[in-house]
Amino acid sequence: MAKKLHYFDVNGIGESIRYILHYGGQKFEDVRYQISGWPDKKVKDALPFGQLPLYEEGDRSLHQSLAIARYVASQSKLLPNDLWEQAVVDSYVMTIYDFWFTKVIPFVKETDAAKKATLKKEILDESIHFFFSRFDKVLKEHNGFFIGKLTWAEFILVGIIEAGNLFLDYEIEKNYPHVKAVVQKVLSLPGVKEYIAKRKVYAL
Ligand SMILES: N[C@@H](CCC(=O)N[C@@H](CS)C(=O)NCC(=O)O)C(=O)O
Repeated sequence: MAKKLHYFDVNGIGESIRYILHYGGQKFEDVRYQISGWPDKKVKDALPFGQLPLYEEGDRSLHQSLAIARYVASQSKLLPNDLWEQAVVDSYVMTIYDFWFTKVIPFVKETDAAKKATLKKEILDESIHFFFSRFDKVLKEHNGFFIGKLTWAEFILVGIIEAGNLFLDYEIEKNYPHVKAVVQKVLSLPGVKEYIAKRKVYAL
């Protein structure tokens, strides 16, 4: 069945989905939209909730990045079989998104320069440490992975770190050795590594 991932031509919350698809060797059409000039009213109005990413498989479509990532992860064998383990992985993924949507995105969206600087300072001085010291501890205690083996949670972590670093002009993982190791691990996985070697460096 034909697979298509629709997202902007940036890393954002779409790149980890691309990584998961490439890791699993899944053939898909990587449909990209330019941010400059967005909203393209015709495209936006056709989206179920006006936002990207959107995933299509045959004549079915799915929105919400985590629902998409989890689904394609199951096809890339990155979803544990055990239901408890699935829930634990979900809990880490949702926590990674808490960092993204409650800390990074308000900073990205802020248009007042002084307020934006304050938000950035809070992220660099407090939020990164709050979230990433905890991620680092969990990874350390579980053999370098959230639950002791590679799952889609590591992909989501790396996607958010990369996108966050681009927005913040920072290296979120620098003080967290186990997080840093996960970044290196995921980026050098088969499928992911080859994709990265070919992709362009995004400005965002
Ligand atoms: N909760 C949604 C959020 C989707 C979202 O925020 N999409 C952004 C790009 S990262 C978007 O489509 N922005 C353009 C718009 O809202 O018009 C998800 O995880 O998929």
